[in-house]
Amino acid sequence: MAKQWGQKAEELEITNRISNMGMAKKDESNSSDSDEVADNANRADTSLLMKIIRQGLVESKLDIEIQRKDPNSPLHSVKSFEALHLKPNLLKGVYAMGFNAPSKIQETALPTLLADPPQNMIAQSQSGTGKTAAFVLAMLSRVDTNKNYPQVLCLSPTYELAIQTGEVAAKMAKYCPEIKLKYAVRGEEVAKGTAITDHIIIGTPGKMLDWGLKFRLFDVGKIKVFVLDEADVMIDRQGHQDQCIRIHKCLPSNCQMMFFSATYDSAVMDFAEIIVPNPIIIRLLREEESLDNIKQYYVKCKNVEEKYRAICNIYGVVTIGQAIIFCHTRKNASWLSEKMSKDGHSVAVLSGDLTVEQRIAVLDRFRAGLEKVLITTNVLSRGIDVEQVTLVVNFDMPMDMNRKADCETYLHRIGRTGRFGKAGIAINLIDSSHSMEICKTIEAHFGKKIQLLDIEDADEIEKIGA
Ligand SMILES: Nc1ncnc2c1ncn2[C@@H]1O[C@H](COP(=O)(O)OP(=O)(O)OP(=O)(O)O)[C@@H](O)[C@H]1O
Repeated sequence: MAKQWGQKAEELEITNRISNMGMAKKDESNSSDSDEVADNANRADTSLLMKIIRQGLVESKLDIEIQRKDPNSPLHSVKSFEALHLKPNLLKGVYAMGFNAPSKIQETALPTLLADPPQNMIAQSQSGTGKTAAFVLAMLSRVDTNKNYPQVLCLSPTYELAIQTGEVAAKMAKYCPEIKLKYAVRGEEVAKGTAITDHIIIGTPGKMLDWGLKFRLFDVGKIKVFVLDEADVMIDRQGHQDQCIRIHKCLPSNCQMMFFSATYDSAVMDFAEIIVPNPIIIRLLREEESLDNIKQYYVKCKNVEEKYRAICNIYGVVTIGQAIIFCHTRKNASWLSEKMSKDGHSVAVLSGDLTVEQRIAVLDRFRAGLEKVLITTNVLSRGIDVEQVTLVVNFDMPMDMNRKADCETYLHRIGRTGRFGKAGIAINLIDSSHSMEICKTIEAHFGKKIQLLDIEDADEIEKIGA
């Protein structure tokens, strides 16, 4: 099995090098006119942003789907942390963090993660449902503190996410000072020739490769738990697949693999199933966004100036809680915000050129109602809830890399306005036959009418707010 995987990995590595070369070229060519490039969300950044602004656990009443590869493995769930038979000081740490009972993903995943013999797992559960706490608890439980060498590796896609995970581990291990933890991230140095004696290493793939394979500061062959956080980004071909493969190849065949992520696209899931032998796959079903409570309109505009006028007209007539306006590029977002600000509207802008801290600050102000309008791009299309938003405007229709209708992004953008039984309004500004085509495709895709709105007719506009 290991050999088979090794060969597969090598083949993939070569293919990836080639395709990455292609990618690099594409990126370079984009950089000259980056203003015109779609401003899309970076999944690792979005995840960090949500982690930081989230107040606590997202409780989910949704069902969990479990797929067992190993028919002999007993799979049960627990309703209390006691039932997991953790080391007493670890249990104390869990309670000290304010966790009274396991979350849904924890109650299902932990018995398997802690079972003997160890079981491999690929788990998917929405952001904020307690995945990090689940795998950190498993990592800490597996350490043998009588052995002074690394036994657990945990890889995250970015420096910030690795630090976040490390902080959870440090808190949970508060009463287990004998467990030693090390960060393999930029800025951390270990003198060449020194053997690392810490039990757990949490870090980013590049540094982990350097330490484990290049400088041999620890023996990858002695690792017994290998965790991939944000696994979809980690093993995506455009993510860190090459580096993860190289580390993964050196792991012993009995190493327990734990892959955790909020999403897996199907190609990534197929790949995960190749590299994780006999995994138990757990998926917490997602809460569906829906268009049921949303009135959808389109407005015909001749050009960008008319689009702008349409927004001002709607804004002048309808009493709106708060609005989010989506643009395709950063350039459009900043053009629109300057124009609206000049005309006396209080607007906020959130696009991909802001740091995570700046994005949090913008969102906090918007949540507090300090600005009524938030102009943004696809960096915000997923996952971030602002309850008071009643109007979503597509200044530019969502499209994919081939300039075709991106129905999924449309749903993510507007599917959050009409939640909890509240009514929402979505307005699509159409200024070309291409954007009209996108609008029609979206209408057909969801089977929900998008009505024409005459922006010059104040009575009609007034009706939409009613
Ligand atoms: N059993 C629990 N009881 C109470 N709070 C919990 C529990 N498990 C986790 N939490 C808290 O819930 C929040 C989300 O947990 P966690 O970060 O583990 O979720 P996640 O699924 O890993 O999210 P992400 O996908 O963003 O990484 C954190 O603030 C965490 O401290």
